[in-house]
Amino acid sequence: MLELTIDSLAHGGNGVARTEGGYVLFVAGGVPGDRVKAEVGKAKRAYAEARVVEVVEPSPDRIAPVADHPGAPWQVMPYAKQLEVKAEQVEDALRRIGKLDGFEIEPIVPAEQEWRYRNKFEFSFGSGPEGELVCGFHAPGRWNDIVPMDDCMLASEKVNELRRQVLKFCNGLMPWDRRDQRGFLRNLVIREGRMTGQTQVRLITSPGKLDVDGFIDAVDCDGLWWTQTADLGETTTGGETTLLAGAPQLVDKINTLDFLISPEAFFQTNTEMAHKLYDVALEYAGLRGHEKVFDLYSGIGTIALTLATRARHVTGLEIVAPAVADAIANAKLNDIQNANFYAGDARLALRDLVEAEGKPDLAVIDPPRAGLSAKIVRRIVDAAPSRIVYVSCNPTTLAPNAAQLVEAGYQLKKVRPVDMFPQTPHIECVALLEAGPDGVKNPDRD
Ligand SMILES: C[S@@+](CC[C@H](N)C(=O)[O-])C[C@H]1O[C@@H](n2cnc3c(N)ncnc32)[C@H](O)[C@@H]1O
Repeated sequence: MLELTIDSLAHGGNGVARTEGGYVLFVAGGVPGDRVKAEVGKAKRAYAEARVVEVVEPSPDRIAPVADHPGAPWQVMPYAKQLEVKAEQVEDALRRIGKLDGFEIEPIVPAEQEWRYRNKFEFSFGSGPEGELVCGFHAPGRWNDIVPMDDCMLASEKVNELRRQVLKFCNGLMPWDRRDQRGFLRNLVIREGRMTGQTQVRLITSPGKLDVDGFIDAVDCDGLWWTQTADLGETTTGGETTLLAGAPQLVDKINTLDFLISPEAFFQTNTEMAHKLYDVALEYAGLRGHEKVFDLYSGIGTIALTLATRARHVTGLEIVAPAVADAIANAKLNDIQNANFYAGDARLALRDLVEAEGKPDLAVIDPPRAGLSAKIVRRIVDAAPSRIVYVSCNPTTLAPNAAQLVEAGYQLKKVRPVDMFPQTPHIECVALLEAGPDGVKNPDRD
């Protein structure tokens, strides 16, 4: 156990402290200004991980938590402070990791709701202290323990009620034991159409028997699914998925557009803020109507269809086939005729896309947290869009990607952070890059 002072917050959300000798510790649960007693976990030569066991002297910024919630670690700071740290972290990633300058950081867009804003939850089943069935989230750092949750403060009352209905129905069934890798009940995925009030429920189990009629009667939702998987890992993807009752897709709305969402497809988890995020993307796109646009990592077509009414043509590229089918259906649903969508891996398909459709004027890029590989960045440079709007959920991967684009001749113009995830360290941002006066070219060929 060490007594430490927390100096700052690292990317990812942990507090940063240093011993007198300058050794760095990343301390889970620490707020800058706290004096804490911390238990040290994994230790490496350059740094160690630790966890707050006791706050000896609280930081002036520390506030009492609202809810016992492992998914809301930053609730111990006022929301204004969370926003300040997030804006600083975006700037820090670009300057320090990307070694970039000459760009404008615009004021962060705050979230509309500080609590109960999420539209999707992946709960886990487990056993409580008395051996009772529980359905909640993994306890921080403890992969086998599930924290039961009656009122999840990131969820609407409707979602909480659905979780209670499923839990009541499942009483008596065996939860998955992550140590023994045995048991039946694994996860519960609940999605809510925040603008339509629709709900989608998917139970994930090991292969086995389920009282399907009883399950349908017990759960009051618009689409009920059952996935059976023999996978030993903790995952909600894969397996065999069957629609038990209701509609195969959830319907939600962003701005004036309607979207069908299949269970396997990505949809921004904060619907109200997705509207604001796409408004920033639209503004940065600066479309005048003549442009050919590529939307790489297009999901169910939300950004592509938001831009389509202002562009000549939009093409989406996405790896998850049901999401591509949703995107095609969504274009039809919204009567948008100048958008098409392809299923493919952006790493492999971009060259073919340029051959089939010609070079784009604008590329919108919205990859997963891992960002883009150096190779895909080179493919984007080969496609030579004069503008790039990069929507990122991880500034530490945006930074090296933006640096590579700058090296190829783009200029990073501006970045606007958007807070989609209050009470958590996660931060979204939109960056605008424009081709410089000498054009763009990969410095080295592959
Ligand atoms: C952050 S989401 C963005 C989706 C969409 N732009 C939106 O706002 O809803 C990233 C998307 O990239 C897709 N994806 C992941 N890897 C991919 C790849 N190698 N090629 C194409 N799409 C990929 C995911 O399935 C997901 O739909």
